[in-house]
Amino acid sequence: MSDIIIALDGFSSCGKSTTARHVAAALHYAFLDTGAMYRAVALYFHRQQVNTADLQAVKEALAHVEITFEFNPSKQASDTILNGENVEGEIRKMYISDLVSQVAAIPEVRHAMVAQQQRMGEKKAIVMDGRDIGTVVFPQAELKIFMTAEPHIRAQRRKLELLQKGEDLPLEEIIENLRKRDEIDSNRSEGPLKRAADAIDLDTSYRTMDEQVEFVLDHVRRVQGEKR
Ligand SMILES: Nc1ncnc2c1ncn2[C@@H]1O[C@H](COP(=O)(O)OP(=O)(O)OP(=O)(O)O)[C@@H](O)[C@H]1O
Ligand SMILES: Nc1ccn([C@@H]2O[C@H](COP(=O)(O)O)[C@@H](O)[C@H]2O)c(=O)n1
Repeated sequence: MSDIIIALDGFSSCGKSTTARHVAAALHYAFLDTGAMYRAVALYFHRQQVNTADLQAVKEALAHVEITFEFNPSKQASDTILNGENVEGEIRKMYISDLVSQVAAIPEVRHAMVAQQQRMGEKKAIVMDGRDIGTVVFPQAELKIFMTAEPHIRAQRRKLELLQKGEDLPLEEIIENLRKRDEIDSNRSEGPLKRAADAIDLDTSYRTMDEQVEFVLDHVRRVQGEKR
């Protein structure tokens, strides 16, 4: 079977990362959660109090950001490492979710992250999830899926996830965070969240995780069959 690039894009909290992780495991492919990279940059900028309106300060800060991933056997998933520190727990907290889209809208930040993502995917055999994978990072990806889910379902799922991690937040706050991020992500000038014209739609609202993983795997088999 030939190796391909699988791009999963879509709105916040519709199941991209979890689906991508399972698809990658089933295919023995690499998995890259590009949102984790923007979250790590947002954490660094927050800690260093980088003035995001100052282009020079942004460039200097980016030069000090090194993002890597480390497999965590207990979770069977990779943790995000920022300059040698495991920040996986920290970047998932709500205060980072509240900051990340403003940071991710800065063109210099996007250029740096996209270049790293393209390097990580150059050998193919990778599942990458984000907002601009099928449009900017890998417009030549063999399979592009655009994921959606109804807003209240996305918010309920995220609430449950945060609760399991010890953050008990009002549903309204989560709904507002998802709405705001989607709005900023969809309207930025560089690499906006957009469905690629050749993407396949996947609404996860009333699907189980297994069903959405199988949906993607069915399309992988189809694409690989067509390449033979
Ligand atoms: N079909 C489903 N049924 C129930 N829960 C789901 C389903 N799909 C995803 N989830 C859960 O919804 C939450 C959000 O999923 P996930 O983090 O994969 O979304 P995402 O699109 O990557 O979000 P973000 O863009 O904010 O990182 C997770 O807790 C995940 O386990
Ligand atoms: N390709 C991407 C991926 C993410 N972002 C930005 O990061 C935020 C967090 O991403 P999650 O997937 O962890 O929710 C997201 O809201 C975007 O602002 C991006 O711009 N491009």
